[in-house]
Amino acid sequence: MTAPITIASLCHDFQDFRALHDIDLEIAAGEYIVLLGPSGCGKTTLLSILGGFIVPTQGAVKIGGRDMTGVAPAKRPTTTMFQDYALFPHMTLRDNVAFGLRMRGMARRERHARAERLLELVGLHGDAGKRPHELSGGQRQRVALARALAVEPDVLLLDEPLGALDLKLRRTMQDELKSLQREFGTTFIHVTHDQEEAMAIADRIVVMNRGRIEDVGPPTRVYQRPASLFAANFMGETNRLPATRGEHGLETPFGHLAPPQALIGDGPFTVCLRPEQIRSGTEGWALGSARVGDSAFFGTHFRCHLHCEDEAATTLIAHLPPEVQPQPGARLALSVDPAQLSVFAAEEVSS
Ligand SMILES: Nc1ncnc2c1ncn2[C@@H]1O[C@H](COP(=O)(O)OP(=O)(O)OP(=O)(O)O)[C@@H](O)[C@H]1O
Repeated sequence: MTAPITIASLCHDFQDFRALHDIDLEIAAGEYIVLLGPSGCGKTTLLSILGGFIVPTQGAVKIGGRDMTGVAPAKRPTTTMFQDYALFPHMTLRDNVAFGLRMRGMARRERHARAERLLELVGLHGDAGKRPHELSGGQRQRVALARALAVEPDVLLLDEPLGALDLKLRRTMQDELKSLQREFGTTFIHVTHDQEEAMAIADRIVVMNRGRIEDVGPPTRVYQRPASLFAANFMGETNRLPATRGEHGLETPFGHLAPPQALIGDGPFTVCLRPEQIRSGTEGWALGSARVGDSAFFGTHFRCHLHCEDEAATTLIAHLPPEVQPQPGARLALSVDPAQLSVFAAEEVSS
Protein backbone atom coordinates (compact mmCIF):
# COMPACT_ATOMS: atom_id res chain seq x y z
CA MET A 1 0.00 0.00 0.00
CA THR A 2 1.60 3.22 -1.10
CA ALA A 3 0.35 6.59 -2.20
CA PRO A 4 1.78 9.59 -4.02
CA ILE A 5 1.70 12.94 -2.24
CA THR A 6 1.05 16.36 -3.73
CA ILE A 7 1.86 19.46 -1.71
CA ALA A 8 0.59 22.62 -3.42
CA SER A 9 1.18 26.29 -2.54
CA LEU A 10 1.54 25.47 1.14
CA CYS A 11 2.16 28.32 3.59
CA HIS A 12 2.09 28.29 7.35
CA ASP A 13 2.08 31.17 9.81
CA PHE A 14 2.62 30.97 13.56
CA GLN A 15 0.90 34.23 14.56
CA ASP A 16 2.74 36.83 12.47
CA PHE A 17 5.78 34.59 11.70
CA ARG A 18 5.72 32.79 8.36
CA ALA A 19 7.32 29.37 8.99
CA LEU A 20 6.62 27.93 5.51
CA HIS A 21 6.51 29.87 2.23
CA ASP A 22 4.87 28.51 -0.93
CA ILE A 23 5.91 24.88 -0.66
CA ASP A 24 5.23 22.85 -3.81
CA LEU A 25 6.37 19.25 -3.88
CA GLU A 26 5.36 16.02 -5.61
CA ILE A 27 6.38 12.78 -3.91
CA ALA A 28 6.04 9.48 -5.76
CA ALA A 29 4.52 6.42 -4.11
CA GLY A 30 7.26 4.40 -2.39
CA GLU A 31 9.88 7.16 -2.45
CA TYR A 32 12.33 7.77 0.41
CA ILE A 33 12.32 11.54 0.87
CA VAL A 34 14.59 13.34 3.33
CA LEU A 35 13.74 16.87 4.47
CA LEU A 36 17.13 18.43 5.22
CA GLY A 37 17.95 21.82 6.66
CA PRO A 38 19.24 23.73 9.66
CA SER A 39 17.33 24.10 12.91
CA GLY A 40 14.22 26.25 12.51
CA CYS A 41 13.94 25.94 8.71
CA GLY A 42 10.44 24.42 8.91
CA LYS A 43 11.06 20.67 8.51
CA THR A 44 9.00 19.60 11.52
CA THR A 45 6.22 22.03 10.63
CA LEU A 46 5.97 20.50 7.15
CA LEU A 47 5.98 16.97 8.57
CA SER A 48 3.31 17.91 11.13
CA ILE A 49 1.11 19.31 8.35
CA LEU A 50 1.44 16.04 6.40
CA GLY A 51 0.52 14.08 9.54
CA GLY A 52 -2.50 16.32 10.19
CA PHE A 53 -1.21 17.74 13.51
CA ILE A 54 -0.98 21.28 12.13
CA VAL A 55 -3.60 22.81 9.84
CA PRO A 56 -1.79 24.91 7.22
CA THR A 57 -2.64 28.58 6.82
CA GLN A 58 -2.82 28.18 3.02
CA GLY A 59 -2.49 25.48 0.40
CA ALA A 60 -3.38 21.81 0.28
CA VAL A 61 -1.97 18.32 0.72
CA LYS A 62 -3.25 15.34 -1.26
CA ILE A 63 -2.30 11.79 -0.40
CA GLY A 64 -3.24 9.10 -2.89
CA GLY A 65 -5.21 11.74 -4.80
CA ARG A 66 -7.37 12.51 -1.74
CA ASP A 67 -7.50 16.04 -0.32
CA MET A 68 -6.42 15.86 3.33
CA THR A 69 -8.01 19.18 4.36
CA GLY A 70 -10.01 18.55 7.50
CA VAL A 71 -8.87 14.90 7.81
CA ALA A 72 -7.75 14.10 11.38
CA PRO A 73 -4.32 12.42 11.98
CA ALA A 74 -5.87 9.04 12.85
CA LYS A 75 -7.93 9.04 9.65
CA ARG A 76 -4.95 9.69 7.38
CA PRO A 77 -2.94 6.98 5.62
CA THR A 78 0.10 8.27 7.55
CA THR A 79 1.88 7.19 10.73
CA THR A 80 4.31 9.47 12.54
CA MET A 81 7.34 8.19 14.37
CA PHE A 82 8.30 10.88 16.84
CA GLN A 83 11.81 11.70 18.03
CA ASP A 84 11.25 10.43 21.58
CA TYR A 85 9.79 7.09 20.34
CA ALA A 86 6.97 7.32 22.94
CA LEU A 87 6.92 3.60 23.76
CA PHE A 88 4.58 2.53 26.57
CA PRO A 89 6.91 1.65 29.48
CA HIS A 90 4.55 -0.81 31.20
CA MET A 91 3.82 -2.85 28.05
CA THR A 92 5.90 -5.64 26.56
CA LEU A 93 7.54 -5.04 23.20
CA ARG A 94 4.91 -7.33 21.64
CA ASP A 95 2.07 -5.20 23.06
CA ASN A 96 3.83 -1.97 22.11
CA VAL A 97 4.14 -3.10 18.49
CA ALA A 98 0.59 -4.53 18.44
CA PHE A 99 -0.95 -1.42 20.02
CA GLY A 100 -2.15 0.22 16.80
CA LEU A 101 -3.55 -3.11 15.59
CA ARG A 102 -5.51 -3.52 18.82
CA MET A 103 -6.96 -0.04 18.30
CA ARG A 104 -8.09 -1.23 14.88
CA GLY A 105 -9.83 -4.22 16.39
CA MET A 106 -7.50 -6.96 15.12
CA ALA A 107 -7.87 -10.23 17.04
CA ARG A 108 -5.28 -10.91 19.75
CA ARG A 109 -3.65 -13.95 18.17
CA GLU A 110 -3.34 -12.29 14.78
CA ARG A 111 -1.94 -9.02 16.12
CA HIS A 112 0.58 -10.81 18.32
CA ALA A 113 1.74 -12.90 15.39
CA ARG A 114 2.20 -9.78 13.28
CA ALA A 115 4.01 -7.96 16.12
CA GLU A 116 6.42 -10.85 16.54
CA ARG A 117 7.09 -11.00 12.82
CA LEU A 118 7.92 -7.29 12.80
CA LEU A 119 10.15 -7.55 15.86
CA GLU A 120 12.00 -10.32 14.08
CA LEU A 121 12.36 -8.12 11.01
CA VAL A 122 13.99 -5.32 13.04
CA GLY A 123 16.42 -7.75 14.68
CA LEU A 124 14.64 -8.26 18.03
CA HIS A 125 13.81 -11.90 17.59
CA GLY A 126 13.08 -13.52 20.96
CA ASP A 127 12.69 -10.19 22.80
CA ALA A 128 8.92 -9.81 22.41
CA GLY A 129 8.26 -10.33 26.14
CA LYS A 130 10.75 -7.67 27.28
CA ARG A 131 9.81 -4.16 28.35
CA PRO A 132 11.31 -0.93 26.92
CA HIS A 133 13.56 -0.19 29.94
CA GLU A 134 15.43 -3.45 29.28
CA LEU A 135 16.58 -2.17 25.87
CA SER A 136 19.32 0.10 24.58
CA GLY A 137 18.48 3.33 22.74
CA GLY A 138 19.02 1.66 19.38
CA GLN A 139 16.79 -1.28 20.28
CA ARG A 140 14.02 1.06 21.46
CA GLN A 141 14.33 2.86 18.16
CA ARG A 142 13.81 -0.44 16.34
CA VAL A 143 10.70 -1.19 18.40
CA ALA A 144 9.28 2.22 17.55
CA LEU A 145 9.93 1.49 13.89
CA ALA A 146 8.27 -1.93 14.12
CA ARG A 147 5.27 -0.34 15.83
CA ALA A 148 4.99 2.33 13.13
CA LEU A 149 5.19 -0.27 10.34
CA ALA A 150 2.74 -2.68 12.02
CA VAL A 151 -0.29 -0.68 10.94
CA GLU A 152 1.00 -0.74 7.33
CA PRO A 153 0.72 2.99 6.67
CA ASP A 154 0.95 4.26 3.09
CA VAL A 155 3.25 7.00 4.36
CA LEU A 156 5.64 6.88 7.32
CA LEU A 157 6.68 10.27 8.73
CA LEU A 158 9.92 10.17 10.73
CA ASP A 159 11.09 13.17 12.76
CA GLU A 160 14.85 12.92 13.50
CA PRO A 161 14.40 9.18 14.11
CA LEU A 162 18.10 8.56 14.71
CA GLY A 163 18.81 11.74 16.68
CA ALA A 164 19.44 9.97 19.99
CA LEU A 165 21.84 7.32 18.66
CA ASP A 166 25.63 7.31 18.53
CA LEU A 167 27.35 7.59 15.17
CA LYS A 168 28.02 3.90 14.61
CA LEU A 169 24.47 2.89 15.47
CA ARG A 170 23.11 5.70 13.31
CA ARG A 171 24.95 4.24 10.32
CA THR A 172 23.58 0.75 10.98
CA MET A 173 20.06 2.06 11.46
CA GLN A 174 20.31 4.14 8.28
CA ASP A 175 20.97 0.95 6.33
CA GLU A 176 18.12 -0.81 8.12
CA LEU A 177 15.63 1.99 7.54
CA LYS A 178 16.46 1.98 3.85
CA SER A 179 16.12 -1.77 3.49
CA LEU A 180 12.85 -1.90 5.47
CA GLN A 181 11.48 0.92 3.34
CA ARG A 182 12.32 -1.07 0.19
CA GLU A 183 10.83 -4.22 1.60
CA PHE A 184 7.54 -2.59 2.61
CA GLY A 185 7.36 -0.20 -0.36
CA THR A 186 6.09 2.48 2.04
CA THR A 187 6.69 6.17 1.27
CA PHE A 188 9.10 7.44 3.94
CA ILE A 189 9.47 11.14 4.74
CA HIS A 190 12.38 11.56 7.11
CA VAL A 191 13.46 14.81 8.78
CA THR A 192 17.10 15.42 9.63
CA HIS A 193 19.66 18.21 9.84
CA ASP A 194 22.45 15.70 9.13
CA GLN A 195 23.65 15.96 5.55
CA GLU A 196 25.50 12.62 5.62
CA GLU A 197 22.38 10.86 6.85
CA ALA A 198 20.38 12.45 4.04
CA MET A 199 22.95 11.34 1.44
CA ALA A 200 23.03 7.81 2.83
CA ILE A 201 19.31 7.07 2.66
CA ALA A 202 17.35 9.43 0.45
CA ASP A 203 16.01 8.72 -3.01
CA ARG A 204 15.55 12.49 -3.12
CA ILE A 205 16.68 15.19 -0.72
CA VAL A 206 14.59 18.33 -0.12
CA VAL A 207 16.95 21.07 1.10
CA MET A 208 15.07 23.66 3.15
CA ASN A 209 16.11 27.10 4.37
CA ARG A 210 14.01 29.63 6.26
CA GLY A 211 10.71 28.03 5.35
CA ARG A 212 11.51 27.61 1.65
CA ILE A 213 12.67 24.75 -0.55
CA GLU A 214 16.14 25.55 -1.92
CA ASP A 215 16.69 22.35 -3.89
CA VAL A 216 15.07 18.96 -4.53
CA GLY A 217 16.82 16.03 -6.17
CA PRO A 218 18.76 12.79 -5.84
CA PRO A 219 21.75 13.05 -3.46
CA THR A 220 24.40 12.93 -6.19
CA ARG A 221 22.79 15.72 -8.20
CA VAL A 222 22.17 17.94 -5.16
CA TYR A 223 25.78 17.40 -4.03
CA GLN A 224 27.44 17.82 -7.40
CA ARG A 225 25.13 20.41 -8.97
CA PRO A 226 23.35 22.20 -6.11
CA ALA A 227 20.64 24.63 -7.17
CA SER A 228 21.71 27.39 -4.78
CA LEU A 229 24.68 28.59 -2.80
CA PHE A 230 22.84 27.66 0.40
CA ALA A 231 22.30 24.08 -0.84
CA ALA A 232 25.96 23.84 -1.94
CA ASN A 233 27.08 24.94 1.48
CA PHE A 234 24.67 22.80 3.48
CA MET A 235 25.35 19.62 1.47
CA GLY A 236 28.98 19.40 2.53
CA GLU A 237 32.18 21.34 2.80
CA THR A 238 32.85 23.90 0.05
CA ASN A 239 35.58 26.41 -0.66
CA ARG A 240 34.03 29.66 -1.83
CA LEU A 241 35.95 31.97 -4.15
CA PRO A 242 34.77 35.51 -4.84
CA ALA A 243 34.42 36.31 -8.56
CA THR A 244 33.33 39.18 -10.77
CA ARG A 245 32.23 39.27 -14.38
CA GLY A 246 35.17 40.05 -16.67
CA GLU A 247 35.23 40.64 -20.39
CA HIS A 248 35.41 36.95 -21.30
CA GLY A 249 34.19 35.19 -18.20
CA LEU A 250 34.93 35.27 -14.50
CA GLU A 251 37.78 37.06 -12.75
CA THR A 252 38.86 35.35 -9.52
CA PRO A 253 41.83 35.64 -7.14
CA PHE A 254 43.31 32.75 -9.17
CA GLY A 255 42.90 34.64 -12.44
CA HIS A 256 40.52 34.11 -15.31
CA LEU A 257 37.96 31.27 -15.32
CA ALA A 258 35.75 30.36 -18.27
CA PRO A 259 32.36 29.97 -16.57
CA PRO A 260 31.32 26.31 -16.26
CA GLN A 261 27.64 27.37 -16.47
CA ALA A 262 25.77 30.30 -18.01
CA LEU A 263 26.08 33.26 -15.63
CA ILE A 264 22.90 34.82 -14.36
CA GLY A 265 23.11 38.51 -13.42
CA ASP A 266 26.00 40.94 -13.36
CA GLY A 267 27.67 39.58 -10.25
CA PRO A 268 29.41 39.51 -7.91
CA PHE A 269 29.56 35.70 -7.94
CA THR A 270 30.77 32.88 -5.72
CA VAL A 271 32.61 29.91 -7.22
CA CYS A 272 32.25 26.72 -5.15
CA LEU A 273 34.98 24.07 -5.08
CA ARG A 274 34.47 20.88 -3.09
CA PRO A 275 37.58 19.73 -1.17
CA GLU A 276 37.82 16.50 -3.18
CA GLN A 277 37.76 18.40 -6.50
CA ILE A 278 41.15 19.99 -5.78
CA ARG A 279 43.98 17.92 -7.25
CA SER A 280 47.71 17.94 -7.07
CA GLY A 281 48.72 18.64 -10.69
CA THR A 282 48.38 21.17 -13.46
CA GLU A 283 45.61 19.73 -15.65
CA GLY A 284 42.45 21.79 -16.04
CA TRP A 285 42.22 25.12 -14.24
CA ALA A 286 45.59 25.72 -12.58
CA LEU A 287 45.48 27.26 -9.10
CA GLY A 288 49.26 27.71 -8.88
CA SER A 289 51.46 26.62 -6.04
CA ALA A 290 50.40 26.14 -2.42
CA ARG A 291 52.03 25.28 0.88
CA VAL A 292 50.45 22.51 2.94
CA GLY A 293 49.39 23.71 6.40
CA ASP A 294 47.52 21.54 8.92
CA SER A 295 46.86 18.10 7.54
CA ALA A 296 44.83 15.27 9.11
CA PHE A 297 44.57 11.67 7.95
CA PHE A 298 41.05 10.23 7.46
CA GLY A 299 41.90 6.74 6.24
CA THR A 300 40.97 7.31 2.60
CA HIS A 301 42.38 10.84 2.29
CA PHE A 302 44.23 13.68 4.01
CA ARG A 303 42.14 16.76 4.81
CA CYS A 304 44.58 19.62 4.28
CA HIS A 305 44.71 23.38 4.65
CA LEU A 306 46.48 24.67 1.54
CA HIS A 307 47.92 28.18 1.68
CA CYS A 308 47.86 29.45 -1.90
CA GLU A 309 49.92 32.11 -3.62
CA ASP A 310 47.00 33.80 -5.38
CA GLU A 311 46.46 37.55 -5.02
CA ALA A 312 44.06 37.08 -2.06
CA ALA A 313 46.36 34.57 -0.25
CA THR A 314 43.44 32.11 -0.17
CA THR A 315 43.47 29.10 2.12
CA LEU A 316 41.68 26.13 0.55
CA ILE A 317 40.51 22.94 2.24
CA ALA A 318 41.35 19.92 0.08
CA HIS A 319 40.99 16.15 0.37
CA LEU A 320 44.14 14.67 -1.12
CA PRO A 321 44.98 11.00 -1.60
CA PRO A 322 47.63 9.51 0.72
CA GLU A 323 50.06 8.93 -2.18
CA VAL A 324 50.43 12.72 -2.60
CA GLN A 325 51.96 12.73 0.91
CA PRO A 326 50.67 16.18 1.83
CA GLN A 327 52.90 16.73 4.86
CA PRO A 328 52.83 20.17 6.52
CA GLY A 329 55.31 22.47 4.81
CA ALA A 330 55.30 20.57 1.50
CA ARG A 331 54.66 22.55 -1.69
CA LEU A 332 52.16 21.37 -4.29
CA ALA A 333 50.88 22.59 -7.65
CA LEU A 334 47.06 22.58 -7.58
CA SER A 335 44.36 22.37 -10.21
CA VAL A 336 40.67 21.55 -10.63
CA ASP A 337 38.47 20.34 -13.46
CA PRO A 338 36.46 23.50 -14.21
CA ALA A 339 33.45 21.44 -15.37
CA GLN A 340 32.95 20.30 -11.75
CA LEU A 341 32.67 23.81 -10.31
CA SER A 342 29.40 25.54 -9.43
CA VAL A 343 28.90 29.29 -9.73
CA PHE A 344 26.21 31.29 -7.92
CA ALA A 345 25.28 34.91 -7.37
CA ALA A 346 27.21 35.96 -4.25
CA GLU A 347 25.14 36.18 -1.07
CA GLU A 348 25.58 35.82 2.64
CA VAL A 349 25.48 32.18 3.70
CA SER A 350 24.64 31.66 7.35
CA SER A 351 25.31 27.95 7.82
N1 LIG B 1 4.10 26.52 17.86
C1 LIG B 1 4.90 27.47 17.37
N2 LIG B 1 4.68 28.77 17.60
C2 LIG B 1 5.48 29.73 17.10
N3 LIG B 1 6.55 29.48 16.30
C3 LIG B 1 6.83 28.20 16.02
C4 LIG B 1 6.02 27.13 16.53
N4 LIG B 1 6.54 25.95 16.07
C5 LIG B 1 7.60 26.28 15.32
N5 LIG B 1 7.79 27.63 15.28
C6 LIG B 1 8.83 28.35 14.53
O1 LIG B 1 8.72 27.98 13.16
C7 LIG B 1 10.00 27.78 12.58
C8 LIG B 1 10.11 26.38 12.01
O2 LIG B 1 10.08 25.44 13.08
P1 LIG B 1 10.29 23.88 12.84
O3 LIG B 1 10.12 23.21 14.17
O4 LIG B 1 9.42 23.44 11.74
O5 LIG B 1 11.81 23.84 12.39
P2 LIG B 1 12.77 22.57 12.15
O6 LIG B 1 13.42 22.81 10.85
O7 LIG B 1 12.02 21.33 12.36
O8 LIG B 1 13.81 22.78 13.33
P3 LIG B 1 14.55 21.68 14.28
O9 LIG B 1 15.53 20.96 13.39
O10 LIG B 1 15.23 22.55 15.29
O11 LIG B 1 13.49 20.81 14.85
C9 LIG B 1 11.01 28.07 13.68
O12 LIG B 1 11.48 29.39 13.51
C10 LIG B 1 10.22 27.93 14.96
O13 LIG B 1 10.72 28.79 15.96
